[in-house]
Amino acid sequence: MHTSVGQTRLVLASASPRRRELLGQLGLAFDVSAADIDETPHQGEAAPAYVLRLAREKARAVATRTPGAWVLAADTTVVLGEELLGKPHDEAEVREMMGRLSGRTHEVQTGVALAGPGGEHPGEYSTVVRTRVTFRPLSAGEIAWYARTGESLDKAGGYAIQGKGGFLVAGIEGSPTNVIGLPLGETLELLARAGVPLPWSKP
Ligand SMILES: Cc1cn([C@H]2C[C@H](O)[C@@H](COP(=O)(O)OP(=O)(O)OP(=O)(O)O)O2)c(=O)[nH]c1=O
Repeated sequence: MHTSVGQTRLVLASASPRRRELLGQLGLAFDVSAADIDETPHQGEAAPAYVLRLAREKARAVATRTPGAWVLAADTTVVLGEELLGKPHDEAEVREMMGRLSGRTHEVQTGVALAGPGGEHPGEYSTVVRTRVTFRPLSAGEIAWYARTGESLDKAGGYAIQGKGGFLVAGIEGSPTNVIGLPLGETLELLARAGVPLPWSKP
């Protein structure tokens, strides 16, 4: 991927291949630079505050080392009742998560933040997008098979709606790209509000 939207450089602060692919679908030129931050939730932190804080911290971390660029970052978590489900550590945890999500509706929440050139006002352009996802009631065999696919371990909530995990899902309400890690419509709105030139903007 290569630099500059008009005269403005855009950097995606992410190591996620999904986010890179999704942002690429908008036809924007951008660079990628991963942010390495502590993703531990604060005591009692509500999900929307958590994903927003992490998105802002990722954007800010990369903005400090890329002066003059707009920096876009996101964080996605699965929220079941009051609980946050992050990335599972092993197959056993995937099975446990699938068992809990089975037959129920959860929310996927993504915080998106755009830090201004020079790193100033990192939270000025930010949003939280929420999508409701309902799982089919899953059999023990389906859960065991899915956990063995190995596609869960780097995904919040332990599943990939865009992958083999598509069969787990009975329905969704809201943005599909939000579930995969970057809500494209809302991201475009943030970029437009910030005045970042879009592919169809007049020069
Ligand atoms: C629920 C779900 C999550 N996911 C992914 C999106 C995110 O990449 C990941 C959640 O992890 P995040 O911590 O949001 O992101 P990341 O660690 O992959 O990348 P970075 O912080 O460098 O930007 O889960 C899917 O791809 N499909 C799904 O169906």
